[in-house]
Amino acid sequence: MHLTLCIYISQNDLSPSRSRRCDPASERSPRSFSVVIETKTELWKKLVLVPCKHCLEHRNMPEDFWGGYGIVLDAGSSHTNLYVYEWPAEKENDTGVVQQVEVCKVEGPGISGYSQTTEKAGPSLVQCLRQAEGVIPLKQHQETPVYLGATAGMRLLRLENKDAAEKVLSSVEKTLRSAPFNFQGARIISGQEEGAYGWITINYLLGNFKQSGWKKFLHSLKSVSETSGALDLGGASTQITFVPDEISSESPQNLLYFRLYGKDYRVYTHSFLCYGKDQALQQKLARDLQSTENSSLFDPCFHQGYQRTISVSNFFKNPCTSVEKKQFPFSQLHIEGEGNYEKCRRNIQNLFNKTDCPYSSCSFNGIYLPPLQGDFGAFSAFYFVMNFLNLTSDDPFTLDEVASAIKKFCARPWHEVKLQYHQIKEKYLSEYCFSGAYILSLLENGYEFTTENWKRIHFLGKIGSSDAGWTLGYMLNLTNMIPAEEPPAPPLSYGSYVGLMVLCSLVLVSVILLAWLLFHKPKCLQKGVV
Ligand SMILES: Nc1ccn([C@@H]2O[C@H](COP(=O)(O)OP(=O)(O)OP(=O)(O)O)[C@@H](O)[C@H]2O)c(=O)n1
Ligand SMILES: [Ca+2]
Repeated sequence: MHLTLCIYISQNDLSPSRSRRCDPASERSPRSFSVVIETKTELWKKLVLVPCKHCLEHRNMPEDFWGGYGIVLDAGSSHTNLYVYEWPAEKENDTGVVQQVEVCKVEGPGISGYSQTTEKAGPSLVQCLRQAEGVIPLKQHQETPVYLGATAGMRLLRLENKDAAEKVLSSVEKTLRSAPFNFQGARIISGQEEGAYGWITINYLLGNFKQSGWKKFLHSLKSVSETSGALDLGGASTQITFVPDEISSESPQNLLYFRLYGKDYRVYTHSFLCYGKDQALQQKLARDLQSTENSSLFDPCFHQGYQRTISVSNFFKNPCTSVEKKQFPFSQLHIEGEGNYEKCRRNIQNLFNKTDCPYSSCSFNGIYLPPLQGDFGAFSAFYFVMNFLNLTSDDPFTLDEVASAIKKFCARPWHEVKLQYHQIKEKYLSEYCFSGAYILSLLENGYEFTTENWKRIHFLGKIGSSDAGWTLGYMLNLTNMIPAEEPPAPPLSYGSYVGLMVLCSLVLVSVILLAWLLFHKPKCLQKGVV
């Protein structure tokens, strides 16, 4: 008989954390088996072994053992991801306790890709919802909230075709309502929300919100909040969010105020629609097209030997490129790669208008940006691209090293790149040269990161077991899991209590011994006795 054990390791009785997922292949195992081992040295450390069948039912577990679950679907422009989060019972207000236990990548395009076949948007999510059903205990399905947040792809579709965007949302709502979970809404979130929730996610996971002991004391001496900024790069939009050193009220639409765990945060955020890496490429091609006389175009951002054909008529339907629309005497454009990093950088630079700034300082396109402050976590496509280029090691690369690595990669002929990375989707692979150059342009020219503060950018995919992104922050906010005020300090833990008792006993015994020695001086301590 096939029997696979799921192992759960718990730091204490109430906060188990899943160390291994159920193997669906073995969930049919009919044997029931449950063991609880308490080690003698660490009384509070428990190891629980349950066969996979019971991972779904948890029959032998106390009612409150597993806490809660929540599901968030990130309906991005390029694809949809479903995340399952889990938190231990009664601990949901602690910081860092909610963890991602599952991620499912939905097959096919992002939901905005269903603009012509809107009724198919919802059914595309079914497979991942089934996967979530297998992860969350049956008993808890009904009370598990499920949220869907759509980002820039749907923002663009709403601009282009409002009716189609509404139909897509109705279709996904219908599917989510038919799942056995507690449907809480499917909506297009704003760019500001995307930035803010990304910032909340990474600082929650890094444990930056709630400080205890000496850390709290140290931070109370400093005026600035020790939070990390957040840089998110998607397919259609990009966000920058951080707590600036000093806040000017020049551009109130870029400021957000939060009170979290008893502390006030004044956060700057901006979302650039059309500056996600796919739309940035579209914008670049639309500009290049303006100066093209015939139907072929040499592109320095693609590898030498790479070729691609695009349809010119569909190209300008997109709100990110429609301003560049004009009539062309050809319907297909043939693109041929040149693999020239410097030329590519110059080409991309045109996307960032640095001429007009109505504020004391700007990023680009006349958007206010206060001076950069602190460390930044850069995730989503920032991470995918830098990780592919092997530029995310713990010992950070300098800006020059990063630039020369991308330059080297861009100079490689396409047939060689394709041969080496045959397992990677051609759509991704063909664009890593452009994406690398675009990331440097955005960070260096757009936000004005320099050689000095470049090392403050940390490219990260996950923090612990959770993906960096806006979804966790979104769920924490909507389920009220981040309190405005600091929850009262918990009573002493069992370990600290035992330690304190032992210390008190030792002090008491020492005092008694000392007193006894003082008052009943034993003969050996009396003068004259050797
Ligand atoms: N291994 C991967 C995975 C994704 N991508 C690219 O990364 C971008 C998507 O990043 P993502 O953060 O998933 O964007 P979305 O959420 O889909 O877009 P948005 O946030 O703008 O709605 C796309 O260009 C996709 O082609 C990549 O280059 N390599
Ligand atoms: Ca995204």
